[in-house]
Amino acid sequence: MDPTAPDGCLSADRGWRGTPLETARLRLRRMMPEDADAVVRLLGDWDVVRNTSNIPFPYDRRNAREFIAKVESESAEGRAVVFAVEDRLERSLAGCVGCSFQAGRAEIGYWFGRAVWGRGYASEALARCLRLLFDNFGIDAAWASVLPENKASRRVLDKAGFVFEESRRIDMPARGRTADHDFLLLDRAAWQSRRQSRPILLVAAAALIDVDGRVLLAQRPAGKSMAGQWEFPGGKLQAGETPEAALVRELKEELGIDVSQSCLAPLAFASHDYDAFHLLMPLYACRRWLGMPSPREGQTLTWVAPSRLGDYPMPPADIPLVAQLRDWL
Ligand SMILES: Nc1nc2c([nH]c(=O)n2[C@@H]2O[C@H](COP(=O)(O)OP(=O)(O)OP(=O)(O)O)[C@@H](O)[C@H]2O)c(=O)[nH]1
Repeated sequence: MDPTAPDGCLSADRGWRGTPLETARLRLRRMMPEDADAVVRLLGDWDVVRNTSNIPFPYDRRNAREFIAKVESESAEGRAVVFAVEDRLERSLAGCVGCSFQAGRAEIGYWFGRAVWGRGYASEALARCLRLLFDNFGIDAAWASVLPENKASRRVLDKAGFVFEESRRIDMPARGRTADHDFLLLDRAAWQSRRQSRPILLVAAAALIDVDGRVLLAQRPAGKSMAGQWEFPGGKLQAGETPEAALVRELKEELGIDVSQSCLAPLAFASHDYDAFHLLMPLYACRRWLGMPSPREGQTLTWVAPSRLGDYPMPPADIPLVAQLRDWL
């Protein structure tokens, strides 16, 4: 399978064949032997491992190599699926999320390096992992256990829709003790009802094309969701607005240009699942406008030749659009 295929194409698939899964900020990919040093760096931190049952401490390169080899063999045998989670912009390992399978149920586990705590990465990665497990692996339920004092991890599970089932004392071999754990469950019905309550977000975007055939990209400013990624200018439709009217308004607000008299040619659309919402975004091509595009909302602007569009990290929804735009130009 093409490892760069947009993850939307997985929907007809069964299981997971290794195509990286893209979320708003993260990439979930295969764990590789080359990750060993990063794994040692992240797990050589007592605060990261102290609430886990099976991760040794101190943690060395041999531990990491054994862990990665175990992940590889269990995945190959269909007993587990484990993702290395990296930041899409930084391209560095942030943590790990995955599960082992037992009788139609998945036991979830995850850990994240201290540097990314508080960013919501565990929730974002877990939501994408759960979608794969329910949609592509057809599991009946997912469950997880957590120490009652591990409030941060409990919040991640609560946010994902898990509910408390029971408290049970279990062995923590790597800690040399037993401890009461809370067991939480997310079954298929609960998962489906959460999925069905997600909104569809309508956004209109424009590929502004200059006389040299270059396309305008805007970099999302710090403080916004997906900060640092490059996108097509545009924005959400307001109540009662058409996509074209929204685009005229947004391009005026964001770039100070007037496209009210311009040809806005429908070019392509993105239909992408962001877990919290489903994005539906028509992309219009526009070659003429009044005024000079200038950043009015703290963005950085750049004109990019079609052949270089792939050099700019863009939201996952845009990846198929870039390919289409490149072919079209
Ligand atoms: N304008 C634009 N939005 C995009 C693109 N790709 C993509 O996923 N989006 C998403 O579509 C939504 C655009 O809405 P917006 O521009 O009005 O939102 P915003 O950034 O002001 O607010 P936000 O912080 O809620 O995302 C965002 O969630 C954005 O991440 C794109 O190429 N252009």
